[in-house]
Amino acid sequence: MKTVQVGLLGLGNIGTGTYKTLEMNKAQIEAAAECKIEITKILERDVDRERDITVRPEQFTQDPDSIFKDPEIDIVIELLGGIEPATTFMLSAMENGKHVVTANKAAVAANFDKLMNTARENGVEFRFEASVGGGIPILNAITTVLRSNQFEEILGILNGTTNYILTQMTEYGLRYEDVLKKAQEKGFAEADPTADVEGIDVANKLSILMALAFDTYVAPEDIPTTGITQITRKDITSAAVNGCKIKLIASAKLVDGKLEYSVKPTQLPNSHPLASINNEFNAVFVKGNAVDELMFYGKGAGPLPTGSAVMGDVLEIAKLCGRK
Ligand SMILES: NC(=O)C1=CN([C@@H]2O[C@H](COP(=O)(O)OP(=O)(O)OC[C@H]3O[C@@H](n4cnc5c(N)ncnc54)[C@H](OP(=O)(O)O)[C@@H]3O)[C@@H](O)[C@H]2O)C=CC1
Ligand SMILES: N[C@@H](CC=O)C(=O)O
Repeated sequence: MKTVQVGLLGLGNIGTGTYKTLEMNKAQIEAAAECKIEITKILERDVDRERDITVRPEQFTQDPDSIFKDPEIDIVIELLGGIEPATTFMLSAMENGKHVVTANKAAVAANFDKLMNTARENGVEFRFEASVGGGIPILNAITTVLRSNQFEEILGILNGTTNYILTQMTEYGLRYEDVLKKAQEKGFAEADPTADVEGIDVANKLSILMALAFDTYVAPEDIPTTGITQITRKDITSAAVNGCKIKLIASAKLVDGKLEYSVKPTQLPNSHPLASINNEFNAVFVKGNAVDELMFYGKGAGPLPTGSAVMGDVLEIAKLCGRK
């Protein structure tokens, strides 16, 4: 059986969750991919951090080119976070004939066309399922089995950190600052949580969803965006008195043929399906002109749910590599 070799950029929260997913389910993943899959090189600054996975010292490198220029490596997984150097690294990997998998919504949303075109020009796969909705296979669904639809609306809770914060403030009356700290400890939040709480992370995800579902690229900074930093316990209590919950909602809708979109905290009646989505769970409502209404639900953040999506992309590409 062929061995597909993988280079991993970043062994933080999600890098470790991805590595662990492969360790936990290796036999099953390799049987499905019909090849062996080995993470042979890892770009990471901190090689001594306690990680609860088995990594050999010789797997670590500080030189990204030793991954991009290694003829044995088929797939590069980018899990560094941030727009740069992540984008440059992904482009370099593609230009060196490597397939690329990432969870990095900031980089994908900022450079969508460039990354897609470079992958096409170099005949490599570029997959980013984990960039939207963590473990929820929403991108796969809208680009494969739902592709026969014209999409009319996408509405969702797309950020685990802010949904966790709002849930804990609503259900237990906890303080914003304390809950944000817990979300960071649990590995839900971005390295700089400003992107989460200001709604920027959701705007990145909505930008990716719109590019794929509506074939319309809107830069994240052009999406009207409000985060949750101004939401107080008083706002939450007032909403509760009116039988409502406050949720950070991403919305994209075709109105008279024109795409309208926004990210903002929204009061939803308790009976609304999205009002019952709690903690780090995400949910995406999709309406297509043939399929009608669909709901996708699952963990939108955290090392293993996200690792599941990353490894799913790797598995699909490895299947193709294994056949060559
Ligand atoms: N957290 C989550 O639930 C989810 C995260 N994502 C995305 O996954 C990606 C990774 O996130 P996460 O794992 O939480 O982030 P972390 O900050 O935990 O991990 C990134 C790792 O990469 C290392 N790193 C960064 N830049 C370099 C570099 N130039 N050279 C070598 N090592 C580097 C960091 O080292 P150091 O610590 O020294 O900077 C760190 O160990 C992000 O794009 C994020 O948006 C997607 C879905 C869910
Ligand atoms: N920080 C993000 C991680 C997943 O995309 C979130 O909280 O949803």
